[in-house]
Amino acid sequence: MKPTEQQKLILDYDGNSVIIAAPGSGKTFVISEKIKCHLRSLPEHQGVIAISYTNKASIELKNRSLSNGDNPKSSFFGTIDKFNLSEIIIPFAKYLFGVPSTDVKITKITSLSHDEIENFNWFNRKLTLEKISDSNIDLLKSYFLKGLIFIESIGVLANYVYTNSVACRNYIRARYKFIYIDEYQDSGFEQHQIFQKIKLLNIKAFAVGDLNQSIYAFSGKDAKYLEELTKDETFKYFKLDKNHRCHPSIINYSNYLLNPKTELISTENNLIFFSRVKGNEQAIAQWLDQNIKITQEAFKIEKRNQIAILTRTTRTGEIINNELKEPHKLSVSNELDTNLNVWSSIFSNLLSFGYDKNYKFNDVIELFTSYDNFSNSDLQKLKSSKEKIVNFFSSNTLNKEELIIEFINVAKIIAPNSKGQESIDLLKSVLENAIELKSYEPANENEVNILTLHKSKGLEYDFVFHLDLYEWVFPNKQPGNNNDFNNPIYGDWTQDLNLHYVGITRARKGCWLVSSTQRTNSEGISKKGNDSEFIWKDKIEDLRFPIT
Ligand SMILES: Nc1ncnc2c1ncn2[C@@H]1O[C@H](COP(=O)(O)OP(=O)(O)OP(=O)(O)O)[C@@H](O)[C@H]1O
Repeated sequence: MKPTEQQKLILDYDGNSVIIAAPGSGKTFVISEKIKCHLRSLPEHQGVIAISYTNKASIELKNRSLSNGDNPKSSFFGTIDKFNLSEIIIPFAKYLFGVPSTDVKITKITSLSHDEIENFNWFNRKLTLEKISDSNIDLLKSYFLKGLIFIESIGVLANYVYTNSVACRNYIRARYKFIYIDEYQDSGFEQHQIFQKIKLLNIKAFAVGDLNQSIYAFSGKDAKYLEELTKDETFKYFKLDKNHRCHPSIINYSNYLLNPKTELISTENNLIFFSRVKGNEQAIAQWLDQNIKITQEAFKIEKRNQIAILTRTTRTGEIINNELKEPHKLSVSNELDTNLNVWSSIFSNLLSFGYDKNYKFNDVIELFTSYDNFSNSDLQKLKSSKEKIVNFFSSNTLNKEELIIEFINVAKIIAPNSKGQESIDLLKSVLENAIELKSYEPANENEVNILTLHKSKGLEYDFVFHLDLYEWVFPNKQPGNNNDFNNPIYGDWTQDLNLHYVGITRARKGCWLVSSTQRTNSEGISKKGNDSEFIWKDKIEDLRFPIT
């Protein structure tokens, strides 16, 4: 692929950069090209820090950055939580706090007893270090010494350790020369702080994101940090605004949604459709059964897994999954994937390796440690485990007991000090849940994907069916004071609009927006379904294909 002029400017610039990238503008392409270039300039003992939003996105970025057979050298590819834990807290907190009495476990503040939770009333995710008292730090320290780190406090703890440990900063300075953070619009306060502090070590810093794709405000993330960087004179500000993915009418529609004054590109066809299906979600499934085939032919879509059905709620995904006759695959998240204990992460990656041919065993291992760290006997054991795991997944019935034993064997070699019963229990629970388990398999070529809008971030499909476009649901709103339906209160209009934008811009060739005359609410009660405000916003219907 030849870089465009805009992409070339970024590739040629060598200083701190902030890159605001529209959907489909090739940001993953640009970051991976830059990383390739940096890796070639570094000696073996140095590397880049490349932080992505999910493990899956990290593996994708790593694979693309090493696609020419490049050596990762001493680089870090992973999520911010993993970076904070493995590069800052675990190796250096013990020098400030003392050595934990037992193996460290990652848990939630909310899992503590009611009385203990009371001690965390001071805690919120936007606390600056300066505002945290010594006694609050002592509280975190006391739990650390008992072997507990709280997910909610990983950012603040990492910030504290980084700021107070000279050894930690020296280590980061000696090992890393570049830091990349992708999806910066979904950064939290602590991530923003650490990024800026690392930059002060003369490590070149690159922040990449899209202000309009910020969709995680509900968990304390905020696009304002990315916006701040665009005004920071120590960063050069680049824009990637040419969308290489979507049909011009999809670009027009999505841009108009955010800004009705947007300049429209000329196009012969509007390939955004809207239908209000008569009936409820069951009727939508029947409607999809009729329209998937027609769409596939009309849009010359070679494989059905290039079609996605995106939902706002997991519940709608499950209903469609139960009702749809066309071959399909529902992807859902599970607790094993989101749990931060090292063994959970190992198990989750081993499941991906077992089901998905794109995952290599080495990738799973190297996410946690380098191969050079293993003795010959451990390498032999890993090799034998790999063969056994491959056999488990190629046999007709999955031998779950044997699989658990083998996964534990691998975890014991990779991370002997992180043993966690919680991870083993979560693995067992996934193995008992057919839908969660199937989520590890990529959709085969014949299966339409069903997933939530949140999960679709960073992905692309030929065609998208976008469901759940109901008033009250999306954008979310609640009746005002005293159950006043005439003065409703929106949950977060902008975040919901961004999520709608993310959904539409996953589509290359066309997108069908769908509502229905009935909908089922969270209590399973059937309600009248009115169209979402987004469907008629600023006369946007003029940019749709004219059907009734
Ligand atoms: N210079 C280019 N020439 C042709 N196609 C390109 C170019 N750059 C990117 N593309 C294509 O555009 C699509 C989007 O690229 P990429 O996945 O890197 O985008 P992105 O900016 O990460 O997207 P998003 O933020 O929406 O997830 C891909 O199919 C990619 O191959």
